Amino acid sequence: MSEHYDLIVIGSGEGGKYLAWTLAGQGQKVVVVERRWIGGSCPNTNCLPSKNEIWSAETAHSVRHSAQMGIGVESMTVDMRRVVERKREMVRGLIDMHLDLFRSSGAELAMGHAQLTGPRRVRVELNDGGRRDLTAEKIVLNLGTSAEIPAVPGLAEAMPMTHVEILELDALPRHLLIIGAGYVGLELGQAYRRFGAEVTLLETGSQIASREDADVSGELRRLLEAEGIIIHTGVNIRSVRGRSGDAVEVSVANEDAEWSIGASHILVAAGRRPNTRGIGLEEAGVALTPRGMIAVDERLETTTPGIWAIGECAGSPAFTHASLDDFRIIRDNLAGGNRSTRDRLMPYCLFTDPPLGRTGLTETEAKALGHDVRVAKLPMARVLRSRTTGRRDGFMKAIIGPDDRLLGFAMLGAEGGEVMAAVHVAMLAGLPYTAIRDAIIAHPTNAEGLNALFSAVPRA
Ligand SMILES: Cc1cc2nc3c(=O)[nH]c(=O)nc-3n(C[C@H](O)[C@H](O)[C@H](O)COP(=O)(O)OP(=O)(O)OC[C@H]3O[C@@H](n4cnc5c(N)ncnc54)[C@H](O)[C@@H]3O)c2cc1C
Ligand SMILES: NC(=O)c1ccc[n+]([C@@H]2O[C@H](COP(=O)([O-])OP(=O)(O)OC[C@H]3O[C@@H](n4cnc5c(N)ncnc54)[C@H](O)[C@@H]3O)[C@@H](O)[C@H]2O)c1
Repeated sequence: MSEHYDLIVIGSGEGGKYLAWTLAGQGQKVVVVERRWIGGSCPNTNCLPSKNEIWSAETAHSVRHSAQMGIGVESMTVDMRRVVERKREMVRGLIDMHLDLFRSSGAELAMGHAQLTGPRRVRVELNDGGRRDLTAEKIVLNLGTSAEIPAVPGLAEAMPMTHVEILELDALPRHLLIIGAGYVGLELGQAYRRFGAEVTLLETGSQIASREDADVSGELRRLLEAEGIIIHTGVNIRSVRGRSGDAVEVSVANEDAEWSIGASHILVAAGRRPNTRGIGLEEAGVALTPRGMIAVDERLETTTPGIWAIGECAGSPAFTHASLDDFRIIRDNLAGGNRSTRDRLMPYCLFTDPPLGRTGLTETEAKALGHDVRVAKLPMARVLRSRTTGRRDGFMKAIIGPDDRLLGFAMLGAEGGEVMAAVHVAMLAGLPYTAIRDAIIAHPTNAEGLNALFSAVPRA
């Protein structure tokens, strides 16, 4: 016997759970099938747990440097068990919050592994035993991604950590070797350095934070190296010996040399692979892209009518706020609207210290698109707020088009993510840069630096 629903959501990630709560709240019969993480990866293993532990690391850094502020601290310890427990307390609270939202919206949550058995049919192997066969008018796939483990000889056998395991590690690694200097590697690498570990970052690309302009990436590298992080870019990892958590020996090479690095732990932070294998997508007529993502159109519709995909598995930018916006698109289109993913302005924040807030195009991207750009830069040391806090590292950078429109903004500096949001909203509103240049901004905030930044835009 199969049970019929208006909507089945597979995976309880950001966009899927919001769609479930919204449609259930409108009286539709909705079930979300989740195999492990209630609320998806953001509250359980990804954004919020990482930012929680990164905050502990920032606290350690502040205490270590408190004498500069005139505050004496006799001695300091880093208790990784307490760091991890604080994170677990937060996650427990978030799960309770999600369960309340399922209850109050009327959306059902079924814990188990879902598999498509036809275009509108789903089989669930329940986590506590048994099986359910479900049918639905609409199916939404919000499957997420998992850490990619590069095919390096000996790496899988070394049992490296991913972000999931390192955020549960309640002892400090002696020497953490990180494969990949992207978001995960940079954020967690700095955090573990501040907890007190030796940290080495290995990156195949020619720079860290590969999608950023060279000046942004270069300044971030300088700041991380000043904290004692060893960074190798342009390297290939040839092989790994030993076991992470015990001792490992990693053989690396660049154009000129080959050498080996010993470490105690390995963290793999080398990108993501979609959770799309072996769950009946092809049998249900849902096509995949060559990278294994679910092929969707601009309305997030798959190749099978009645099936949509949301978030990272659909190839949307790998951010929680992108998954949330995917929900808005499907919600509005189901109500007769015509929204699409085209030309979305997708901001993001890299949670290093100082953080990097970014929106729009980089200078490199703008030039590659043929824009005739003007660039303004302002060192954070020129922002008066930084004189009060001592947080003077980094700079702001704006990319301006010939018609005075804002094409992009980057701020590597204290509160970069928060200041970026102001520029992001101005871009959404289509304001010329002169509107921010001439705006009254509260003194002394970091955002006040925007006045000076936009006053430095060269004449067209
Ligand atoms: C360490 C780390 C830190 C990050 N920090 C940030 C950040 O600060 N800000 C930000 O915007 N983004 C961040 N991200 C990215 C962000 O976490 C994701 O882009 C976001 O969670 C969106 O995920 P999603 O909606 O695509 O799916 P997810 O939230 O991953 O949900 C997919 C769900 O589907 C379930 N599932 C999969 N297959 C099945 C199946 N067959 N049956 C049942 N259930 C299934 C999974 O268990 C999972 O719960 C971070 C990522 C990492 C790895
Ligand atoms: N603050 C945030 O918003 C945040 C934080 C963490 C993650 N995320 C999201 O999660 C996604 C995944 O993060 P990530 O750090 O795993 O991926 P990433 O794509 O950001 O970085 C992976 C890096 O690993 C390198 N790499 C790949 N294979 C390698 C190898 N064999 N040896 C050495 N280097 C190798 C790549 O060149 C790349 O620079 C990001 O793209 C981002 O969208 C966001």
